[in-house]
Amino acid sequence: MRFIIRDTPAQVGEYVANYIAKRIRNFNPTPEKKFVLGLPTGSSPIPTYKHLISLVKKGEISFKNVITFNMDEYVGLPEDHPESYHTFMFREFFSHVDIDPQNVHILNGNNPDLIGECTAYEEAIKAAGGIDLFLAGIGEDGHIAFNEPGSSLASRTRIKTLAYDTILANSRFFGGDLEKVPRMALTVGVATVLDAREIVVVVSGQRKALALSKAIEEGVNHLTTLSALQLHQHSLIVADEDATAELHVKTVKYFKSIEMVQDQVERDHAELVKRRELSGKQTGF
Ligand SMILES: N[C@@H]1[C@@H](O)[C@H](O)[C@@H](COP(=O)(O)O)O[C@@H]1O
Repeated sequence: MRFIIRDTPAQVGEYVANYIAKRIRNFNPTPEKKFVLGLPTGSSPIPTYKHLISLVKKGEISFKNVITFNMDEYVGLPEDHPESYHTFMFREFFSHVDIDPQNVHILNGNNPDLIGECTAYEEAIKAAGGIDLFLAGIGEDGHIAFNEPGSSLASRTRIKTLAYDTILANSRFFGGDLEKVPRMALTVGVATVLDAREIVVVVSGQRKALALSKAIEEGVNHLTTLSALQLHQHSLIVADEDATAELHVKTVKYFKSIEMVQDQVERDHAELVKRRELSGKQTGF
């Protein structure tokens, strides 16, 4: 697991957006071979979306050949409700980039056959060739998508009852009225996320600090489903300083030192490539 720390949520967003942009560019997606991106909602990924939008506007990346799958959606909330994840995604991201709406997938929490909806979602991910990069946020209780504490780490897309803590946390989007927060959601499972070829998680704010420390410093545990990331070969967490409040100083220093060494290695490599190119030019090769 890689862990990167930035001072502010805006810097986290910039780092993650540049990271995703680089992945999409290197993949070089075409209409025949599209890049498959998993996406979250919530306040944490908004700075990432903002920066991605600015990269698209500057012409630095395009979402024309990108397929997306969102992590979750409330059950029973009308699709055009201001707090539905459909509305959120189009308001915060999709309407501002060049993605083909046909390539957007979001679970339908109003399908009369919710189980069928979940099975079809897993099938659609498979048919798209699997997810290349799953971007995620986390809940205060350490959940990933809506995989609340106690979710099976082998879970797949399904109906989930929300934990009281999550209803409480998300009531801020419903005018603070607990009664208005849906009690159920459709969510990709922990195993659905782990199947992605790469996972990137954005974490910001002190209210996520305890969950982050449990996920990074303790063992894999179904009570903090984010900790399942420890089982993935290619995962990255990017957090702001506030979110590191509960981590050991030693942990923070350790991961900062890794980033420092990595930067040094990359600089040395770039220098070497430049010198080789130069000497190739001088010798005519
Ligand atoms: N299902 C979503 C999660 O996918 C998201 O990570 C979490 C955190 O939201 P925020 O970033 O607003 O704290 O909210 C909801 O519970």
